[in-house]
Amino acid sequence: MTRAVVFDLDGTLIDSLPDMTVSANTLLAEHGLPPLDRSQVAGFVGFGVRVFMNRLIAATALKASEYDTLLQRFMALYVQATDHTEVFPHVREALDALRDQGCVLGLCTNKPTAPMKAVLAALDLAEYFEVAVAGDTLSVPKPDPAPLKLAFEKLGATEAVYVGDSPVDAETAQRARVPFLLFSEGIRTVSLDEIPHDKLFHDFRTLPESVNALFASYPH
Ligand SMILES: O=C(O)COP(=O)(O)O
Ligand SMILES: [Mg+2]
Repeated sequence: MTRAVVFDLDGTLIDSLPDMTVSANTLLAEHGLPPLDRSQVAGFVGFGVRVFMNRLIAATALKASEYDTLLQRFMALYVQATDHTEVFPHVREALDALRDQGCVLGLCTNKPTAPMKAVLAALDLAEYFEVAVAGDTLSVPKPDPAPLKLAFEKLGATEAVYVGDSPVDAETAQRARVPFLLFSEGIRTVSLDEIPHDKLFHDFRTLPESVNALFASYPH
């Protein structure tokens, strides 16, 4: 039996919206454009960096015809933007407790590999995860279920739970047919009751117990 818990990254384990906002605003400033606030940038997050850039262009006077150059510059900024990112409270103790309970841990994020690795290193989180599937690991990102299925397959999971913060994560879990735990304090632009979930949690101190309860109800 291998109990695997896979986590989304942005808005689930780390509060990265401030750094995404800084990166977007630096790009805008370089084009002589005014900054956006965090709540606007929150609406660009979830489907990976290509959709992020499309939405940023649509919301500002950045030019769609310069998409490739803009994306390249944004990625250069994004990969260095870790100073304003924090691990959510009690995440480390929850990860430690889950490992002590015998779970194997993985990541499935739509963040591209380079900024994912940079932020995991900056926050000293990488060692927790045996597998990390990023937004560019496969040709399709979430909500396609393939990245999440790959994470569980690599972990050799016989029992699985996905933990995330967004409608994209909920849809991915549903399509991969795994239970979904929804974190309420993440990067969200819709209300919690619009996001299908098996269990909602607000505080990482309660996560190990919720994961246990879900596994206990797992069909054997
Ligand atoms: O980069 C994004 O758009 C979202 O990243 P996440 O999947 O870790 O929430
Ligand atoms: Mg997220």
